[in-house]
Amino acid sequence: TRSTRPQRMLKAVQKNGTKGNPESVISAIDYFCKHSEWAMNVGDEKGSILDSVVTEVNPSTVLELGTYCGYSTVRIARLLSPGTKLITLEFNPVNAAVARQIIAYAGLQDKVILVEGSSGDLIPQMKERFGIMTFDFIFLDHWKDRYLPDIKLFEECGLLRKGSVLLADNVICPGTPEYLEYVRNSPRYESKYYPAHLEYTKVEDGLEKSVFLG
Ligand SMILES: O=c1[nH]cnc2c(O)c(F)c(-c3ccc(F)cc3)c(-c3ccc(F)cc3)c12
Ligand SMILES: [Mg+2]
Repeated sequence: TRSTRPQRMLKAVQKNGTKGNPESVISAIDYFCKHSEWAMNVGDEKGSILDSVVTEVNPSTVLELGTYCGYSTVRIARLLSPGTKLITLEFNPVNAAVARQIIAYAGLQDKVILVEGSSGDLIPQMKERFGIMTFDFIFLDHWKDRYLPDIKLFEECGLLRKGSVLLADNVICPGTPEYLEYVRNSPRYESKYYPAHLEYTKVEDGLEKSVFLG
């Protein structure tokens, strides 16, 4: 059967990237998306904002919802302190298989735990399966209709602590209006919008950073 876009992206990383060099993997994916095929990685512009928030938080416990090809996984993992691991959840097994290879090509496999399944099923299992008390940093980049139910799940499961930072992609395009309304109007969050553009385009998009106040 015909290859998928993530599988073609992996080939481009193996051809144009340097094994063990995360920056070269990030650049190879951005080049592929700009010159070969658009793909829904967070991209370089929003990726730089992601980098700055991760660096500012310097998290010990990290969760990513939506691995896709592992682009943002590599961006985050390359910035983590030694010994810190990030957990990333991916629903699509074909994409998960590509992401594992891209993360390994970057040399970051020891900093990443990739779990296949749906966020709704896996979030309640975080404490028992991975010994997590609370998350310092969460990146939401899976499916717009899951942002609100999943943030409520984090609250119900006691996975947030005073100061936990949630960063959400695509809050303008395709848009997550119910999630935005919730985090911007809830007294339990301090929210801030970072304007940017849809990856590799001139279309308006942005990231919403929300700090849990306890
Ligand atoms: O679903 C997503 N998850 C995570 N990040 C995404 C992302 O960063 C995107 F840019 C898009 C996007 C936006 C505009 C567009 F035209 C195509 C795709 C999507 C997305 C939105 C609707 C779909 F039907 C399929 C994919 C996602
Ligand atoms: Mg996205």
